Amino acid sequence: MTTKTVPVGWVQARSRVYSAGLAAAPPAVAVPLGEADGHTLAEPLTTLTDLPAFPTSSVDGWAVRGPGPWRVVGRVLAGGSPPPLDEDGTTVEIATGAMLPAGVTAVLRIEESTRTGGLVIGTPRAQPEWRAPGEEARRGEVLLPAGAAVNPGVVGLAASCGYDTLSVRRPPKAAVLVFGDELLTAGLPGAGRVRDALGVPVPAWLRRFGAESGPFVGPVEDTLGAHVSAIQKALEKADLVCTTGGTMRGPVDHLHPALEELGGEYVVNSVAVRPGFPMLVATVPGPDGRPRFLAGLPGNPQSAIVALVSLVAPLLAGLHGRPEPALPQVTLVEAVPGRGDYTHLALVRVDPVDRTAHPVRHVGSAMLRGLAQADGFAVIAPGTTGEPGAVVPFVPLPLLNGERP
Ligand SMILES: Nc1nc2c(c(=O)[nH]1)N[C@H]1C(S)=C(S)[C@@H](COP(=O)(O)OP(=O)(O)OC[C@H]3O[C@@H](n4cnc5c(N)ncnc54)[C@H](O)[C@@H]3O)O[C@H]1N2
Ligand code: MOO
Repeated sequence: MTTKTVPVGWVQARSRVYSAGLAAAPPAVAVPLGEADGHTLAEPLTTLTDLPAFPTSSVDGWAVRGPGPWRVVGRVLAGGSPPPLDEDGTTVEIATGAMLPAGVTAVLRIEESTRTGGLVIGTPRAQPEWRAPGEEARRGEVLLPAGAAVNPGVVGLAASCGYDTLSVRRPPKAAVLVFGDELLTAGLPGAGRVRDALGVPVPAWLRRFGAESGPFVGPVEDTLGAHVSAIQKALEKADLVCTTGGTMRGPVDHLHPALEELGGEYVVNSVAVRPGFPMLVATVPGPDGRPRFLAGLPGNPQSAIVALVSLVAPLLAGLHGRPEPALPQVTLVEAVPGRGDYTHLALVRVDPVDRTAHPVRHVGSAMLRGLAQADGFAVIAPGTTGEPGAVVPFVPLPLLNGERP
């Protein structure tokens, strides 16, 4: 494997890892609708029937034929398949969602009708009070493209179209390894030891990006042998192994030598971005020939999260078989410094109404205070400074509405 470490441009690095992920996306499988949430459509979603499949009343009332008054001859409830209404001057009581009998000329709302004995009078509204077959979609119409993420809305649509199973790609499986003998997993930091601030959150962030991830493993002992066997074991079950720390070439930074020993190939080996430039993505051959991925997240905690949003998010989009993530834009309200030839990812809070970006404080690469209060990162392009009023790309943290403190 090459060990050349010329940093790749941030934009180029993202599209390179996305393409590598897409090329290695797992094959399509059919899964029951109840298991499809979080998967990705492997084929376009086309409706298997007209929607609705038959004419349905949109109100509770009277399905009438011809001019009134109408003689009541029956009742149709939702779920039934009614006989035709053959005679003018007749009506059947009808429920919302019930199939309209053939021959019906209007539906009269119950609250706009008067029934006296077996006769109904009233004036139906001018616009039809039923849903025509194919009004929402025609049989065979493409409703969503291949590559669309399956969410609960999509599952509901697929059910209404008549699907029992969907052809999907499963979510990528991820594993997390934490490196660093200096890390404590409980208690107060001190005497040279710091708390591991990545092992718990990184799997949680990965799940936010749609990957399946179990709890982290580690801290893995700072020896080359321990690194190689931990990576090998993690790769047995994962499409992607994220490691934290050891991306540089310090005395106990074993990631690069471990990759070499495992026959890894760099997709990206360091990125021209601050913070987080030693981030990397490599492929490692999998047992079935489909490549597995390793993402090396730098040890500085904020830098690790920058690597997640910069490289792991597009890699996972590729592995899902989804489109390359497009970045929204924000407007800077304050000056944000550039980082020379490097892209600067600057932590900001974003006003949800006017999309203005407000820099937060405590943003050193070893700090998490700023990150915990931010929505994501404003992107300051190489060779530029973020001037107030500038519209720049924004890399969101995968937060749900209302989650930002
Ligand atoms: N000679 C140079 N040294 C460093 C450079 C450089 O250019 N030349 N770059 C610095 C930058 S930038 C980064 S980022 C780090 C990346 O280092 P590693 O990925 O090798 O990470 P470590 O050395 O293992 O740790 C760095 C730092 O982060 C702390 N750490 C590690 N893991 C965790 C964790 N899970 N939770 C909390 N904190 C963690 C670790 O204690 C160190 O303080 O390299 C710089 N050095
Ligand atoms: O680039 Mo390093 O990530 O500043 O800490």
